[in-house]
Amino acid sequence: MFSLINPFNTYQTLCDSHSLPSSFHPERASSSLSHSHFMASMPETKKFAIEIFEGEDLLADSLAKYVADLSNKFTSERGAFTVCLSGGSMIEYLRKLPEPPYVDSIEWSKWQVFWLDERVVPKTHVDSNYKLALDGLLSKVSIPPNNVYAINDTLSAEGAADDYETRLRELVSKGVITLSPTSGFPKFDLILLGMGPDGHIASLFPGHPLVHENKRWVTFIKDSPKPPPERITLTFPVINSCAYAALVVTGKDEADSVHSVLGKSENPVKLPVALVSPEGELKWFLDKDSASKL
Ligand SMILES: O=C(O)C(O)[C@@H](O)[C@H](O)[C@H](O)COP(=O)(O)O
Repeated sequence: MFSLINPFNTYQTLCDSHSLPSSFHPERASSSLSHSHFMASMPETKKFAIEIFEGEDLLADSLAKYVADLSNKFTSERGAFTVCLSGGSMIEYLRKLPEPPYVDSIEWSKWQVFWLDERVVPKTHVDSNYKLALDGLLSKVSIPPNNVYAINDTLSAEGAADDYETRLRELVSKGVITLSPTSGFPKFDLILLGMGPDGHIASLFPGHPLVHENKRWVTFIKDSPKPPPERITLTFPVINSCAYAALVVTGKDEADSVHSVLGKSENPVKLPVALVSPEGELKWFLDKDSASKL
């Protein structure tokens, strides 16, 4: 694991237990962020990177480039790009995507858009993650409406979760979504995750039994500690089958949870965020505040 200062004036830590990144230059390594501060509870065998940004604007630029690069990779490799969006601040973090230069470099018609989790409210409701994404991103780019998979907002939480899983299964059978040969669960190209101050991701909250769901692809919650209470969510086996995952976390309120996963600790607490361990690559996008306890 190495700490680098990159051209964006951010600290980057690249971790790969198997191989050195080809771009690694020992002479450029910085001790500003000691590697001993990391890896308390991260799995040793998976690839992950951590980047800490001076400000949210730099983070948004880097995130847009990361998403655009993956979009280009997957659309050229297999003619489609399957992306799962989160609610919360994620659409705000993605605000540079519908702007030049990123907007013009992306083949939007190849995007297939899903939700990592969704609140069970009408699609026009201010709490709807679909509405958030529509207003902030989807209405500004040219993704075919049929490629955008919102939940059925006329159903109960249970019904909406069943319905979403059925639709994912149909898309697997049509080859739009691939299955992980390792886990047998759907393998999205990119999952974009936020994290709450309590260490939840998606609608998988600390101490809640849904964290241990290992059969369903999509499940539901009716007692979410974060309002609104009724939500549907992808499960950990799906999240951890993805090819790429970005965990975007900003703000001082998140610093303790970030530390509990990435910091040095004798008894690391297994928050839901600590269970994010994709088959592919995980990249953390942090700001100085969320990383302040590392
Ligand atoms: O719909 C939601 O509530 C989420 O998808 C949720 O998991 C969110 O990503 C985190 O709570 C982080 O939210 P912030 O980005 O607003 O901190």
